[in-house]
Amino acid sequence: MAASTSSAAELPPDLLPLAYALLSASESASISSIKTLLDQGAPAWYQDDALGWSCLHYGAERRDTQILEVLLRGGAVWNAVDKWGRTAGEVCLSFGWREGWQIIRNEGVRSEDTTSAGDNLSFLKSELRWEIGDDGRERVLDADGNGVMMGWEEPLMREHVRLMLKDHPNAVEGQEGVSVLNVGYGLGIIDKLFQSYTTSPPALHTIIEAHPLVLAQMRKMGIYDWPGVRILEGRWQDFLLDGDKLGELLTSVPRGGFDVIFIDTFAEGYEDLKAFFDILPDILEPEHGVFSFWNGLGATNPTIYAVSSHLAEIHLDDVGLDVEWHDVPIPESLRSEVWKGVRRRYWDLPGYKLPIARMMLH
Ligand SMILES: C[S@@+](CC[C@H](N)C(=O)[O-])C[C@H]1O[C@@H](n2cnc3c(N)ncnc32)[C@H](O)[C@@H]1O
Repeated sequence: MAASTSSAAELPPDLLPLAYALLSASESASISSIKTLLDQGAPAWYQDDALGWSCLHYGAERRDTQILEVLLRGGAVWNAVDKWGRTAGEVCLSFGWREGWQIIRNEGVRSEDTTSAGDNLSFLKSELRWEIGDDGRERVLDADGNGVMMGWEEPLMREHVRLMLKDHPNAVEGQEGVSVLNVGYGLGIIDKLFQSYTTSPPALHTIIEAHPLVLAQMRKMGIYDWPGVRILEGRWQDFLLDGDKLGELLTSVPRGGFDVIFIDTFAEGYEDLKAFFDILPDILEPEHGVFSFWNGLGATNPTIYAVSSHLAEIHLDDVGLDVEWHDVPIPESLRSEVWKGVRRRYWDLPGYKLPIARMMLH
């Protein structure tokens, strides 16, 4: 989701002096000099070679809202990251300058510039390997060595299950049990937690999983034989965006919708998550239904994570769901030890924002 750094190689040589003049003006000159350079066509997206800083990073150090606004209007990139992965938003936060941070975050929300996390169809054809990481936990990696699912997330999955089920009337002891829809099996961490929920296991537990190697693993582990479990082999889009298949699926679900829905896929971006939000009113039981999702997009950077979470809240509101956020701290030991042998760290924040959403009451 972070914009990649843009450097001299991409800039026509005749623009280089203007680019450097804008960086320097953003650091110390007047607003009118900045405006003049922008009017002359200075490229506001440019990042210097030394730090990877853009004019917005330099402007953020000035703690002047007008400078940020002028730069953003002139084409500065809100989510450009420097050599340490920081946006101008983190520069604002480093001074405790919340107003500046909000200007940058709002620009992110306005532009909805949340690029796709990857190509889902090619991931679904790729090799996978299951292994035990240096932290002693199980993990699944894709062909490029990226973590598809990692055991360190177990405490977070546990918290998702606890918060989704704790107030649900059908999850209380002696009741029939909830109907669950989980999208994405991975290591089956959340599915095992649903099954072992203390007061009552799900009455109906539907899992949608698309990767053939994950499905083969599920067969081997006997997941198909769990009581009340139904496994739908394919992409969630195949089952939930096709009116006929959706109608057929819902006929077997009591109360016209699932009591609990969770989604955590891989190599999908914000647009996919939003498409999933759009179908929630058709598949979530309206009175007590609870929805949650793995809130992992943009989690390598605090400003981008805040933008992505805020967008999710706005879009859930658009489809009639209220979201509560639960802040879950992630211990430093979990964040630092688990990444050996993994190509790209997908998590770099001290806390997780856990969403719990319900239909708004009429
Ligand atoms: C991060 S893992 C899920 C981890 C799981 N929450 C757990 O607790 O272990 C993502 C899973 O989603 C599956 N997946 C990816 N794209 C999908 C799609 N479009 N539809 C269904 N499953 C998908 C992947 O094959 C993978 O098994």
